[in-house]
Amino acid sequence: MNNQNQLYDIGVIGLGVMGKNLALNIADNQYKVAAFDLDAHKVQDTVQQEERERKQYLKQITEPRILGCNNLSEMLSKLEKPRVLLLSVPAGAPVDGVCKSLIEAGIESDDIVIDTGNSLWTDTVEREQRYSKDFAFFSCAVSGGEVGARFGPSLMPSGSLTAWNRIEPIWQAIAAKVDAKTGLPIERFEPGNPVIEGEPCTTYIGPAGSGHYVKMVHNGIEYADMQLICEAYQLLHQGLGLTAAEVGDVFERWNQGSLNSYLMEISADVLKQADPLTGAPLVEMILDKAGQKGTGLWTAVSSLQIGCPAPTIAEAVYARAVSTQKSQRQQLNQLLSGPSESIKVEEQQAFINQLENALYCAKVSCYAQGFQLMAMQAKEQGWQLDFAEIAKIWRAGCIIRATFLQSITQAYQQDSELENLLMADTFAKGLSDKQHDWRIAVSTAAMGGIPAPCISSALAYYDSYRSVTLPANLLQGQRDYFGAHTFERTDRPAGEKYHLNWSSDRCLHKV
Ligand SMILES: NC(=O)C1=CN([C@@H]2O[C@H](COP(=O)(O)OP(=O)(O)OC[C@H]3O[C@@H](n4cnc5c(N)ncnc54)[C@H](OP(=O)(O)O)[C@@H]3O)[C@@H](O)[C@H]2O)C=CC1
Ligand SMILES: O=C(CO)[C@H](O)[C@H](O)COP(=O)(O)O
Repeated sequence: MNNQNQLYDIGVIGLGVMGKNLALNIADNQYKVAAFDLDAHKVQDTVQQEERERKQYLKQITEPRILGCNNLSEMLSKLEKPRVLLLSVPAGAPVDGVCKSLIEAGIESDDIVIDTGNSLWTDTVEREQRYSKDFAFFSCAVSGGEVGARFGPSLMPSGSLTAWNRIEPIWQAIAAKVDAKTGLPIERFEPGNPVIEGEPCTTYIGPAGSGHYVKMVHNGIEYADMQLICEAYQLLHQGLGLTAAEVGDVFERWNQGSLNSYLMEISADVLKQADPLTGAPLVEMILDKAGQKGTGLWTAVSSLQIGCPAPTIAEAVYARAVSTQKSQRQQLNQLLSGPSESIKVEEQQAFINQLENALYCAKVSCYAQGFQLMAMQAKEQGWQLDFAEIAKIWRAGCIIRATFLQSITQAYQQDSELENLLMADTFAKGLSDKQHDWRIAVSTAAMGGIPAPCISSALAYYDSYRSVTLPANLLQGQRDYFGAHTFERTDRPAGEKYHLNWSSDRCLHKV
């Protein structure tokens, strides 16, 4: 029988895809959960799922581990003080809506409210200030989707250290785990039997906003990584004429090597799935218009704002945008010509191998962009981000988990001040060895008229950073010509500005 006076360890507000699964994960780790959603059906559904799983997998436990609450006042009355509340509601206004309702319901100043949604990092910074008199606003970005939330996500907490110390044991328990020796995920997808061994994929990221910034960049990398795989699919399918299932086989093989990742694994699975309605490959029945909720866009905007190149992430956002303009693409298909025949390759298998190397290089390039962006923002904000730890907590649980995150971890362990991942020996050598294949992939795509914006922009990033001289000298000349914007000279100290009187005597002046 349920004990009416029992106090619960944590309240979960918002029982959608993520909230419900986080609640079940927390309950599996021996913490008692009080749960609430505006939609009473979702509360009921969560409580019923806990009951089903408990009866099936945990016969010795008779008491419900999740209490469904009818409102926030009831939830507050059922929680151990100081209270810990986890929000899993859509980013933006709903977060403030719940905070306001919690204040009305009587939340206290030493209670902790943790926003686990994909909030904009600057909103998080503001919220910590705004609610400081009412409660401790903490944030913890989560990655891993539905399954990750249920059986072990990657967690990126940031904000007050006092709050972190209070919740750390729960976070370590529910996070995904990695084998410390191999760096590989330890996975078990069994209700009632969570993974308790291994290194937890959570670490304190830094002051308010930093965790959401890191998650935002994680998602930017996710966008780029997904688009890279999609470009490889189009090259193999439309270019080489492989069927969807054959491309799935190629991806399965790639997933055994240096491209091993969750995204590669699920892409192979998607490509091999038949449509239950028609029997055709499902992927060919899915409309080619990509959705987005904003985190990739925020990453691209942030990179532009702070002047840190992340072209592959930006291209991935544009690729989603152009995909949505289907009718314009259909019209232009009738107007614009391209190559008369698609990809021409001497030997199919050789091209598949070259494309594998190209994808590896492009992937390293886009991770380099993401890590460089975090480093520049950290400098601007005065955050001490530990990139070895960030790479470590992305090795399992999150959507971009991949074996090569172990190499990124090691690169930052060897040099925590690494300015750019491309400077790490392992990546510099790998890319130098494979860059020729990357160029073949890009030129083959261009000659075949198949768009490969991310594979190409990643190569442009690589080539830009290995260029001692860029044509910015001419650009400075242009700026000085039309706007007297001045330029520095190669033979004079840095910072000395010059202007040429382009429209009159063409004399040079030191400004
Ligand atoms: N889905 C994913 O893979 C991931 C999502 N996220 C982020 O996690 C957050 C939650 O995502 P997700 O679970 O997918 O979203 P869902 O829309 O599935 O769930 C959100 C839930 O919050 C409820 N809700 C909204 N406002 C309130 C409120 N004021 N009080 C109580 N409940 C409320 C909604 O109820 P109702 O439907 O009735 O409005 C809904 O049940 C988002 O910020 C998302 O970006 C992060 C990582 C991965
Ligand atoms: O945060 C996530 C994974 O890490 C979410 O799945 C996110 O919603 C994905 O972004 P989008 O919907 O824009 O593709």
